[in-house]
Amino acid sequence: MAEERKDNIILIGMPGAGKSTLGIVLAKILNYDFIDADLVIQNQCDKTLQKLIDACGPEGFIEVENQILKDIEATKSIIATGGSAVYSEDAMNHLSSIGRVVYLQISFEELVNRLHDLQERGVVLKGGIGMSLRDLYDERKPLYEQYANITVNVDHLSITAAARKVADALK
Ligand SMILES: Nc1ncnc2c1ncn2[C@@H]1O[C@H](COP(=O)(O)OP(=O)(O)O)[C@@H](O)[C@H]1O
Ligand SMILES: O=C(O)C1=C[C@@H](OP(=O)(O)O)[C@@H](O)[C@H](O)C1
Ligand SMILES: [Mg+2]
Repeated sequence: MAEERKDNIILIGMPGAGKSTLGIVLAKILNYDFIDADLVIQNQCDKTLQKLIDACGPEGFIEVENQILKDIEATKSIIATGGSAVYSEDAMNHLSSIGRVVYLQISFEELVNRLHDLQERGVVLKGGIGMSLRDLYDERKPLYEQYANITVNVDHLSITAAARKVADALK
């Protein structure tokens, strides 16, 4: 089997870190394609993410996300994952095999600033709807750290400044 190319850039991080918005700016800076994994999921399931989460529950959604992400094929693309992708080991192993994984890191305070309404944004709360943002942050932080090849802190940066910082970190 031909060796897989590793020329993609995979963005991981908390919901609201800027993976989707920064990703497209980064794609323009680097002359890459852009794929938002959330849109691939919506498209394949023909449902909005929130409807999918409501219909399947957190564990069911994670399974759907895993099945779809582990088969994503791309070259020279920025792939913005959903914040819950790191719960899926197969998906993350596959994504790591086709690209460099960049963790867009934000502090807990920044997460609070950016995410006012968790449910409206469609966030997977494994611990149920009683789960606090603090619980979510603490549960996920080690997972993002585990899969990151490169970590870029984007607190207090505009989307463009953050995209430039990521581009520099990739040099
Ligand atoms: N660097 C930033 N500074 C300020 N707001 C940001 C920044 N990055 C993203 N946002 C805002 O946060 C929200 C979530 O961004 P989004 O790209 O959807 O994040 P993600 O895909 O990581 O969940 C959007 O309203 C976006 O405008
Ligand atoms: O963090 C999460 O649990 C989720 C984040 C969403 O994507 P963003 O990280 O792009 O907001 C989306 O994948 C899904 O609804 C679950
Ligand atoms: Mg997104």
